[in-house]
Amino acid sequence: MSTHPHTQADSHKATQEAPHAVPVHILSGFLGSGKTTLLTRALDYYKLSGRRPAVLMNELGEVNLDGMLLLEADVPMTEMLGGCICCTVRGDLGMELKQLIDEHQPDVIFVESTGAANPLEMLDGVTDASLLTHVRLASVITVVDAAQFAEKSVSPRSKTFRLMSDQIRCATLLLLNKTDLVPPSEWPKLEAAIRELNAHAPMLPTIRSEMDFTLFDAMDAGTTPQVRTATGSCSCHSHSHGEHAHEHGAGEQHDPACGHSHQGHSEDFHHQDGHSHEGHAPHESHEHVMAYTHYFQGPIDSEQFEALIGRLPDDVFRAKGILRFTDTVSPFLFQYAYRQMDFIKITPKTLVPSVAVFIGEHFDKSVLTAELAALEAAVSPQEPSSP
Ligand SMILES: Nc1nc2c(ncn2[C@@H]2O[C@H](COP(=O)(O)OP(=O)(O)OP(=O)(O)O)[C@@H](O)[C@H]2O)c(=O)[nH]1
Repeated sequence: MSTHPHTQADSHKATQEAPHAVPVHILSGFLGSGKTTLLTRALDYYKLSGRRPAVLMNELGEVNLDGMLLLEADVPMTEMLGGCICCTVRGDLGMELKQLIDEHQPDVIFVESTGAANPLEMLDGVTDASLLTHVRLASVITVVDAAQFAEKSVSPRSKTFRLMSDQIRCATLLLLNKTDLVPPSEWPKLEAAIRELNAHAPMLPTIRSEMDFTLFDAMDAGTTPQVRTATGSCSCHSHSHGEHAHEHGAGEQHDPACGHSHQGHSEDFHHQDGHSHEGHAPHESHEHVMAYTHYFQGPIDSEQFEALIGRLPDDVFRAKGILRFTDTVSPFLFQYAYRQMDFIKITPKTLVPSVAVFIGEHFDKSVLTAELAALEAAVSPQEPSSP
């Protein structure tokens, strides 16, 4: 994998940019694809080199579970909860970014959207923010869950696949994540399907969002590095000429289907809204996604909880939470994404609630609420709870 030196045009562009524009990376990708995993690694990379990253997190649920844990990483963070950044809370994005910059003077900002967000609207949000303060869109990184994408691409008309497609189209860098869950023989087919949606953005096959983080330095400097894909082909397909140097600013790489005007796009990120919204109905893409947040009154039985999760219907894609069990001492971070369940023991430094968020498509909240209530009721009051 190699990065290319700046072209003349890029150096010229760089000199014209506002000197203190803070690079903003938008992390996009469907629910549970690996955005927070990427964010955690990226924050470590910046912190190790003595730079100050900041985070703006958006969650569909009423509680920011990822944020609670990130806070412990000592990174300035602001959160927008209870709605999707790309519609209900979009108007606040500019103010939130401005506040982050005024209060913390970060060197870089990561905006992690909900997995249901349409990146186009976030691009607009960052552009609006550039009117309030000096921010510069450095990248839109879309994390694709390889296994989920393979499964969903079978029904290309489904709302979920359309949303995934929008997220892929808008990317300036693509991570084909969770490749450990898909046999390498299937990667080229997946890559080809993704290329149909976005022919230009470099694509990296990853496991747990592990990548060459020096690529962020190039993106912060306003260039997009050339990278090689797992199959060895040049990732910028429209210019697949082996070692031929070709670079694009973040804006230039957007697919026309992303709904943006391409002319002078990287400038648009700094100074004006050059987006074209014709024929675009962003909210349609994810209005089918809903979230239910459940606060537990006390510890629950771990085996019964696992069994409940095992019974979740297919239309609940994603769940996460902080749970306390009757048979364990420490609380656990619970993750569920596409039928994969994970429990990680945690030692929170601050008081955290016992809570779980369930995200999916038109699922029956009442059935889930009743099941969770039954789980809580099953724990007799006499049973000793964990300290
Ligand atoms: N097997 C496997 N699991 C992964 C990989 N990357 C992330 N995960 C797991 O997938 C789950 C979801 O990862 P997150 O990073 O929280 O995903 P996210 O995109 O931030 O999720 P939302 O914010 O809910 O949209 C976690 O349990 C991760 O440990 C991977 O490459 N392979």
